[in-house]
Amino acid sequence: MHVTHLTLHDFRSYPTAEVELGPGVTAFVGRNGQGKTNLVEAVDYLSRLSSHRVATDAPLVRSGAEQAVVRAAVVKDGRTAVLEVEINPGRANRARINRSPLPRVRDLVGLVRTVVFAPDDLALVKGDPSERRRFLDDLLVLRTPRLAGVRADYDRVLRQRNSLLKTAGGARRGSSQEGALATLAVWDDHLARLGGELLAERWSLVDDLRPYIGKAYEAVARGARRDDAEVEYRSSVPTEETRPSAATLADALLAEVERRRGDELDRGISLVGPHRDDLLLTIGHDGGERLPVKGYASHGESWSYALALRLASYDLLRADGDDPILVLDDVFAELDTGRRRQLADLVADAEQVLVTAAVPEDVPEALAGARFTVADGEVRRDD
Ligand SMILES: Nc1ncnc2c1ncn2[C@@H]1O[C@H](COP(=O)(O)OP(=O)(O)OP(=O)(O)O)[C@@H](O)[C@H]1O
Repeated sequence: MHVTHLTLHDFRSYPTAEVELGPGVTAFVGRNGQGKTNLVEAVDYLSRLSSHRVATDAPLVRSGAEQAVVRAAVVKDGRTAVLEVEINPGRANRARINRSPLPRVRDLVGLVRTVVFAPDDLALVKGDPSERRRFLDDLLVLRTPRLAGVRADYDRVLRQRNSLLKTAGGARRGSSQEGALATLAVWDDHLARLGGELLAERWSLVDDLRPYIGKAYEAVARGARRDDAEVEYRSSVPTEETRPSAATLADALLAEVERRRGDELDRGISLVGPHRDDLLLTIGHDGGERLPVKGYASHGESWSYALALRLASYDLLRADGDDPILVLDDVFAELDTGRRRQLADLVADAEQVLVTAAVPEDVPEALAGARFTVADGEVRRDD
């Protein structure tokens, strides 16, 4: 798929912007703070209805404006659709396809699929488990948009359950605690059902991703072998099975919640479920033992791993049948010459690649294509 036209109204720094795009590589070049990332962030927002830079919508709306609009004409399998989202912080967002409103804004998710490489990607390997959980869940939702609902429902149940645990834990033994515990049992069931579904999906996603990660790491890290990069899903829900079903995981989650009831009441938080899990990343070295990336890998190895995770996502989405849009946001300035060239060669044949860079020299030769200069709020095509 690729975007042929992007329109912004009051999105980030842009009162309005109209950009004509084509398949192949497009680079946005300009000094810092001119609005290059804002453009690609808009395309990414259409894909996932969230930004790779911020957790809430408010910063996406131009300061002083009430709402932002992102509209894109997207070509997929030779057919064009115009997707639009209206971002209304504090109120419901709205979405349209070919100007017809969608019943739920969430129905837009996954119609545009992006894979974004950004300087913050190092946090995927060096950061908290929450970074890796988000990586998995974002990818899950792009592959299976229905899971956006499961993920949102799980987060809601978790919040409710945590607040109930605090109440029940704080209540003196007696009737008020008994009442809270009875209500808790209902939330345990919700947690187990939604958590089991999310866990089963994550588990199979990790299985699907594994070969692509090894292949991508081999391609990006000099001298690496395919089996050097390994990933393993580490769950707070014990299971013996290699690819457990949602029902098995829901039962195991419920049993574990019951086992840890005392701890949960003491601490007032949910200690079991997908929100406590991690994706363990390890690297093997010639003949040596495998080591976790976090805490052990060099800076260069960590970058290779982060790039491999993104490239693997790209390859997996591509294998599902449609080329996602690749966004390389200011990433080349972070990489040494070898990795730069490697990455550029690997992505050069993607259907659409959007690159941002502060200076033209940061765009590798393999990614020659259309070029725009971004300066003073204007996006101008170089000719
Ligand atoms: N909601 C907003 N309202 C107005 N301006 C905003 C808003 N959000 C961000 N900006 C402005 O947008 C600019 C940042 O744009 P962007 O992140 O696209 O820069 P960039 O060209 O990618 O820069 P760099 O090369 O430093 O990454 C900053 O000047 C910032 O103040």
